[in-house]
Amino acid sequence: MKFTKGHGTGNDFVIIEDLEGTVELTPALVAALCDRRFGIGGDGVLRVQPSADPAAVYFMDYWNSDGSLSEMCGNGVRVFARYLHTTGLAGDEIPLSTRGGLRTAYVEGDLVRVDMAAPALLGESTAVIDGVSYPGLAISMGNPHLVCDVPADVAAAVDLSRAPDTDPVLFPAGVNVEFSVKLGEDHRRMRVYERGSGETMSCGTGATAVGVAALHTSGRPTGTITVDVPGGRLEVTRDPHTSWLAGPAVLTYTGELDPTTLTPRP
Ligand SMILES: N[C@@H](CCC[C@H](N)C(=O)O)C(=O)O
Repeated sequence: MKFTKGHGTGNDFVIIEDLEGTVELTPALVAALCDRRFGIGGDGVLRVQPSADPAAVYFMDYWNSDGSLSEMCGNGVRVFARYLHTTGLAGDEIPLSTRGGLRTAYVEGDLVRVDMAAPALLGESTAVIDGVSYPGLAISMGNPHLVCDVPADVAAAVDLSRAPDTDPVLFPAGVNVEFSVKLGEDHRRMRVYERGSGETMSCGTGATAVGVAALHTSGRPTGTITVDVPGGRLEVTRDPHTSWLAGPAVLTYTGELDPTTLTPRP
């Protein structure tokens, strides 16, 4: 199995090109590939498949590192676009199908910008960690998010080694939880607990949700918010029609492995 490794602000992925549909991807194989000691290591797998939607040539088959599926991955789309562009499979403007619908990525030098579609604001909810309740705003970016505004010392100290408790009625399939710190009117810093992957260095849909929440909370229908994540910086823009995510996307290496040599973690 040939693979490429890439990341967007430290949110890292194993990319597998499977245009003939010959790779048998299972939850167990994805978890083994993503294991940082027993496999390649990654926050998820991006499989390149042909799109069933005629509006796109390629489908981003996204898997979390625990082998679960998600509707969308914002950094994944950016890294996926970088892969298609670098390998000559696509040009600068790349419509892609995802489980969450069509997204278009634009390769602009070192940056990849994505039309993330209009967010859906789902109301207030809470995340609970160690008995402490953090109020937040539920937002769908195709996948579910809960953005909790907290002071800087709380964001630094909060334990994200396991999933925060959240409302199973509002989030029956789980949720990604962002802890957002206001650094300035148009500037936020965040930490994230990703459903299916744990704490990661960045989350593109999460950063977009943080930017959308920041604009919503300050009563602005449009604007641009800089979002700092542990792995770098992203820029989120909301216009009257849609939302945008921009930031670096990098391919780091390629390799080949025999999946039968992968042993599951004891
Ligand atoms: N890292 C991603 C989000 C990946 C999916 C998420 N863990 C989920 O289960 O919804 C991003 O960059 O958006």
